[in-house]
Amino acid sequence: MRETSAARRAARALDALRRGWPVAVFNEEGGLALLPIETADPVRFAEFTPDNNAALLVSAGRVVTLDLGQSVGLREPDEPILLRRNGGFDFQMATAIADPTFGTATGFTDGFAAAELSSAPLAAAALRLAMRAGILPAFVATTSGQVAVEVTAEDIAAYDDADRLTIAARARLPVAAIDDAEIVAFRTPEMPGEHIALVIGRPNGQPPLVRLHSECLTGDMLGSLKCDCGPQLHAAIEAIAANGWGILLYLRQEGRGIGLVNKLRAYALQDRGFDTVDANTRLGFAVDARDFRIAARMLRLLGEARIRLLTNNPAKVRVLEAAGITIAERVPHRLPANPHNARYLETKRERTGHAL
Ligand SMILES: Nc1nc2c(ncn2[C@@H]2O[C@H](COP(=O)(O)OP(=O)(O)OP(=O)(O)O)[C@@H](O)[C@H]2O)c(=O)[nH]1
Ligand SMILES: [Zn+2]
Repeated sequence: MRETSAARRAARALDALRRGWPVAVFNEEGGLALLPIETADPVRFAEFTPDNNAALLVSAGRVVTLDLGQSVGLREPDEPILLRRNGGFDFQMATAIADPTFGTATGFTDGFAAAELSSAPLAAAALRLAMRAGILPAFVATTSGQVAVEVTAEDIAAYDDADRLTIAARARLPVAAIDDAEIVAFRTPEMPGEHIALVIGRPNGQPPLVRLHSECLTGDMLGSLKCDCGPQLHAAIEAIAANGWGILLYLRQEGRGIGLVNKLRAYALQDRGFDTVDANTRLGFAVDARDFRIAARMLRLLGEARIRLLTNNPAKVRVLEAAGITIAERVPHRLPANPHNARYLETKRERTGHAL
């Protein structure tokens, strides 16, 4: 297990990004001073790049979307690209490159080029930290800018280490579907939210029926019809209760890991006609940024390494098995479509391999 001081440094850097403060990210191969574009302002931008020679560290998905990447070639949407431009960038242009709500009609012309990164893993860790902070994965990058906070790629990995999760509290929690349930909360000292398990019924000699549910504020709380999350959540609790024994894991992975604000940006792109996959990649994120090893850790802490899994998502099965959980059975978890989520479900079936 990685040390706490490392994860704390990452947590401090994450806070800095949320507040628009620059951070330095480094490893043994090099370092970058980074100002987050979303939370910066023109004054900080000017202070950070006094001689206007900074590059932008962005995701390949943005570069491809804006058609700036003649030299970029085929990349994963969340791969880091260091973008330079003859004449440099001003704040407005940096913002337009970072933020897809500006669309593609930004009138950019030539002069962009992808520069060599001293360390691609380091740059990828920086983009991941922005995602954890719930902001756009885009920075102004220099090798010399003034920074308040320093963090290493190793620190960021420690922050993400699922094995650092522990049980923080547990209590009886009768719920509408069944009286006999217990809630268990998991966290690390650094994480802002907590993951939850609802342990339903009592062990009966069979592997528990388990559902991994990723947080969806719009679907879980507001009854959004854009996805199937709310009905899936409640149907999962009902199914586990009917089975007599099982566990619902409520994972704080809003928006498939990109956070609520970024998910709402993806929804804004969907309003303009892009599907759920393209909306994520146009923002510069992976299609699915979740780490299901968190769920494996939670199951192990609950003493259940052999389960029946309620899901249509093959990635959940794959990652849990790789993390040492035996899936005795995959149980489909399908619910009827509505007119608003029919395309979303079709995209899941056709583009993300869901067995729907
Ligand atoms: N980025 C993004 N996230 C979305 C969108 N629609 C739903 N989500 C998120 O997707 C997650 C829901 O995933 P799950 O309920 O675990 O479903 P799944 O991965 O499709 O797999 P199943 O187990 O088969 O249901 C939640 O975190 C939602 O917030 C979207 O259009 N964009
Ligand atoms: Zn949802």
